[in-house]
Amino acid sequence: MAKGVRDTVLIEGLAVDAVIGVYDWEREVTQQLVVDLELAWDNSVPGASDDVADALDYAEVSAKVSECLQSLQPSLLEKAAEDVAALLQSEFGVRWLRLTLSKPGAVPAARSVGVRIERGDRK
Ligand SMILES: Nc1nc2c(c(=O)[nH]1)N=C([C@H](O)[C@@H](O)CO)CN2
Repeated sequence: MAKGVRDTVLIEGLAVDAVIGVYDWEREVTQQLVVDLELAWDNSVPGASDDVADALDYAEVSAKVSECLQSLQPSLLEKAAEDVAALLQSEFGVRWLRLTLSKPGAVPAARSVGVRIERGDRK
């Protein structure tokens, strides 16, 4: 990726049913997680070539993120977020990312709760 790229690929509202939670009852059910991602990528290359091979394929990324969350079965959202971030950096070569992981059903009085992390460097 070129230095200082400010472009991103977006994935918003990716819903994944997964086992997650710290309480005993949560180990027996799946709950909905919602993933929002901003992924640094130089979109000028696929913008010129019109070739998906040059793009960060959001369909492929979405499938891998879902698979990761479903196999992990963590207690905390924080652990899930760290593992997804590491996957995106190691498998897709994403240099910088902002990941929001929400658990909409967790606190009935709140529309949603979650964590947001940024990893890597845009330079
Ligand atoms: N910061 C966090 N706080 C809490 C988490 C979490 O993953 N990160 N999880 C829980 C429970 O699993 C909760 O979602 C059950 O409603 C509590 N606090």
